[in-house]
Amino acid sequence: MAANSSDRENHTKQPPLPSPLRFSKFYQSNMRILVTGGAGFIGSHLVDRLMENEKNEVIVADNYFTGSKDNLKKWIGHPRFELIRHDVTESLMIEVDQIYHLACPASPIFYKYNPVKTIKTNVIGTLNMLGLAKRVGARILLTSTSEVYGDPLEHPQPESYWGNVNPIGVRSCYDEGSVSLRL
Ligand SMILES: O=C(O)[C@H]1O[C@H](OP(=O)(O)OP(=O)(O)OC[C@H]2O[C@@H](n3ccc(=O)[nH]c3=O)[C@H](O)[C@@H]2O)[C@H](O)[C@@H](O)[C@@H]1O
Repeated sequence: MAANSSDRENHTKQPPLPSPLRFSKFYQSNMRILVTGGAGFIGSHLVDRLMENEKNEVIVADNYFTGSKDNLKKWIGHPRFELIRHDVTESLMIEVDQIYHLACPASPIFYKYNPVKTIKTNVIGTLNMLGLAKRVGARILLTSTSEVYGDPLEHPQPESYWGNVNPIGVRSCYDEGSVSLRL
């Protein structure tokens, strides 16, 4: 049977609503936040800010490729903090309210070290985090630098700008991987 027009209009499945427990007193006073790449430079500073709020519980997932536990040593053992050695290319089942997705080698020497792995981290890692956000109804923030636009012909780059990336260049594993996630 042919789909009617309202079926077609509604073909985009909405994400599930957050559990009603999310609005209970317990959850309001305990926002569970996942920071991937939280052992890195930007991630660990973000963790410091998030931990300042006593209502936050912070979980860091990091494979320590470029980050270090040292960056988080002041929080290790804190009751509102948890550190997991985890590679985002593997799925992660965890109940959280917010996700800051920062796990990716950022510096050229690291992201060019193993370009295929960099693409997997960018694409599979981010799809895993988007899937997690969808399953648990969490809000997600994906970060990256304007380097993903390659060698841009416009400054500053508006949201509508497609970028000027060399798809076969040595940086493409980072640029193309990150930019594909904006689809
Ligand atoms: O400006 C940017 O482009 C970058 O800014 C930050 O990166 P930054 O803090 O400067 O870099 P690092 O100190 O290397 O932090 C990256 C973190 O991700 C972790 N990581 C890296 C790769 C990986 O596969 N998994 C993973 O957990 C590293 O161990 C590290 O802790 C973000 O973490 C990057 O996602 C972003 O691409």
